[in-house]
Parts: sequence; structure tokens; C-alpha cells
Amino acid sequence: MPRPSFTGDVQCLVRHHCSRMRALPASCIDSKTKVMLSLMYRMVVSGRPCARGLCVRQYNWSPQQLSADANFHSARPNECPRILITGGLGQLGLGFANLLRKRFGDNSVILSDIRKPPNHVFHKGPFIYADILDYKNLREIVVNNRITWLIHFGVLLSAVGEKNVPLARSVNITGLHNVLDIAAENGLKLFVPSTIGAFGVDSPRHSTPDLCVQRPRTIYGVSKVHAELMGEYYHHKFGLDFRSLRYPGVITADAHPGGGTTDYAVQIFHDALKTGHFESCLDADTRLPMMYADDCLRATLEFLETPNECLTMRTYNVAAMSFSPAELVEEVRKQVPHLSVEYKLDPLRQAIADTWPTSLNDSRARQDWGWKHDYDLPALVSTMFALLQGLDHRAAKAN
Ligand SMILES: NC(=O)c1ccc[n+]([C@@H]2O[C@H](COP(=O)([O-])OP(=O)(O)OC[C@H]3O[C@@H](n4cnc5c(N)ncnc54)[C@H](O)[C@@H]3O)[C@@H](O)[C@H]2O)c1
Ligand SMILES: C[C@@H](O)[C@H](N)C(=O)O
Repeated sequence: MPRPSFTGDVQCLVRHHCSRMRALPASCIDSKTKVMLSLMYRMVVSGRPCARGLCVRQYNWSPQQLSADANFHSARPNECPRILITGGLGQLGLGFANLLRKRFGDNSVILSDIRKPPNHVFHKGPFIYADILDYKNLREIVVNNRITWLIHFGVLLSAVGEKNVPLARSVNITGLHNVLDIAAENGLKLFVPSTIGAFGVDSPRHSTPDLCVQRPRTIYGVSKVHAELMGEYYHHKFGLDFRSLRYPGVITADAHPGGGTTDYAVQIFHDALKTGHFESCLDADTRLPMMYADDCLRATLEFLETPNECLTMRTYNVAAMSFSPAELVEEVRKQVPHLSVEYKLDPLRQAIADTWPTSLNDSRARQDWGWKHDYDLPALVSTMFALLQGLDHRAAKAN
């Protein structure tokens, strides 16, 4: 094995850390930091890469990656997590950043994406450019900001993924590999959402359990099964605190849909308010599991805060409701009675939806960490209208 190319500065840093660590009472040292530092120390003094953990990739360390004001020597085990969200400008990122900022403080959460943030996002809290395909840049952001939790939302969803398989493979699989390695090397807690799309025609279609045959037929689904398995493998092999929830289709007023099969269930609210006419890309009877964003994001935070000892798995189903386009239309018409509807099926999305579960069994999440949803279909519909009408009202006042 080649000798790792540590610079003198980093050797000093590691030795300094290790001597500080020995000087502190054991109760003050976060166990992951302890393992990481002892592995680093072993590497430096022996000149050999460690067998387990940390050095998932061989790379050159460069002192430039430590910012001038890097202050991780003073990190305390019980301080708030410092969180990075990748792909944060999609449907779920901003909502989750808001929830996490309420819980841990505005500066504890960095949103990142490859797109330019709108003004209201940029001024609301820290934002940084981060391409998950750029391993070095991502590692630098994690190190310089002393990140402790990584929320990995960067992805191509099911329908857009099928339209550009090479890009989906790259973002969803290579991007995941980068994130996994950086999380393992830096002792992070890593959350990667999975999806109902991780199941396929061979899975039980109704009340689909956590553990069953998973043979999805989209690149999105294949990449999510890969993420579940790789995360669990890193957990067992390297001790990575990997966690994943299989989300249903998520409905949010925060952003426009990002190219998924369940997009229709978001689009209908915008169309009902703007034009009073809605074209469904899925057949009237196509039933899929769905969830309101507040439930989804609360589930994620509660899951992340659950002590390891309570978890019996690393990947859990979470569920709230299931409905078809026809059932959603019926509920929407209680608020917008004049809504006209046309079923103009998109063959790509319909074919995908036909392979997904109609409902999920999430009894393990309810049992292990107390998951409980708040929103059913009527509550979802009235909340979405209230929020979107409020937003329209505010936009009209601003113009
Ligand atoms: N929205 C849902 O209904 C739903 C359901 C199940 C699971 N999920 C999962 O939740 C997570 C978030 O989903 P979402 O709905 O916000 O997705 P989205 O498609 O709305 O957003 C994904 C974001 O990833 C960004 N991105 C693309 N390539 C990138 C790259 N190379 N580097 C960094 N960022 C990149 C995009 O710019 C986009 O802002 C995903 O992992 C998704 O699979 C979502
Ligand atoms: C279900 C989910 O993963 C996403 N909304 C999609 O349709 O692709």
C-alpha cells in the first residue's frame, strides 16, 4: 500500500488533536470524533492507511481546505448540529431548512444547490454553491464549516431521470458515493431520503412492508435501492450514522414540482387557483401513497433526533394517506367547485406509477420512533389552498 501523503501541517494538527483528546475526560469526547482521531493518529504514526473507517478514499490533504477561522478545536459534543443540505432549492430543501433553523438557529443550517437562489432564500440564511459531483468542493465545504449532519436532497426525480439516464446515473449514484465517503471520513450523521419508487412490480402493491423484494424499473428507483444498500453497508462497515426514510409523494406549497411521477398532486392546486382547469397526467384511479410536506419534514427531524439504540433498521417506510387523482379532484372541488378536469395521460409517468405501491406499511416507524402523521386528505387540501392563496395575496400586494 502506498504511504498516505499527509502534509506536515496536517500531521501536527492530528497530533495536537490527539493530545487534546487524551487530556479531556472521556465523557467530553464525542465517540465518533474519538474513533476518527484515533484512526487518523494511527495512520500518521504508522504511515499505513487504516483498515476500517475514515480513509474510504485515498486523497491528498491540503492545508488550504482549512479556512483561516476554522475553529473546530472548540467543538463541544452537545452543541447544536451544523447542517448542510444538498439539492436544497428543490421542493423539500427550503422547508426543511426553515424547520431546522427554527430548531437549531439560523446559522446552523447551510442550504446548497447548483442553481442560483431567489432573493428571499438567499437573504433568509446561509447559502452556498455545491455540486455533489465535485467531491473536493463538497469535502471543503464540510470541513470548513465543521458540518456534523448532511441532508442529501440533490437528485433527479423519477420522470426527469428516465428522460436523461446518464445524468440521473451520475447525479443519483456518483453524487451519492461522494456524499457517503465525505460523511464517513468526517464522522457525519447522513440522511438520504428514499422513496416509494424504490419498490417495483415484484413488491407487494398494497401495504408494502419495509422488507420485501425491491426490483424497481426506473433509474431513480434503482439509484434509491443502491443508496439504501450502500448506506446500510457503510453503517455496518464504517460505523456511519446513515438514516433513510422512504417518502411517499410529497405535497408542498414551497416550490413547483421537480419532475416526479407524483407532481400532478402539487400541480392541481396551482391550476385550480390560476385557471380553474386541470389536466391529470395519471389515470383517474391510479392510487399512490402521499404525504403533506410538514408531516414529511417533521418525520425526518424526529427520525434524525431518535437515539441510535431505538432504531432497529436504517431505512424505514413512512406513510400518511393514499389517494387517486379522482379522489383528490373530489376534495379540491369542495374548495373550487368550478374546477374542470381532463385526463391526458403521460405514458412515461403512468407506466412508472403502475409499478409503485398503492399504500405503505409503516408500522415499524410508528413502533420504533413514534412516527405519527397529522394530515389526512381534507387537511392537506385546505392547508394547501390557504397557503397558496396567502402567497398569491402577498405577491399581489407587493406588485
Ligand atoms: N418530492 C417528493 O415527492 C419526494 C418523494 C420521495 C422522495 N423524495 C426525495 O427527497 C429528496 C428531495 O426531493 P425534491 O422533491 O426536493 O427534489 P427536486 O427535484 O425538487 O430537487 C432536487 C434538487 O437537486 C438539485 N441538483 C441536481 N443536480 C445536482 C448536483 N449535481 N449537485 C447539487 N444539487 C443538484 C436540483 O437543482 C434541485 O434543486 C430527493 O432525494 C428525493 O428523491 C422526494
Ligand atoms: C415519489 C417521489 O420519489 C417523487 N415525487 C417522484 O415522483 O419521483
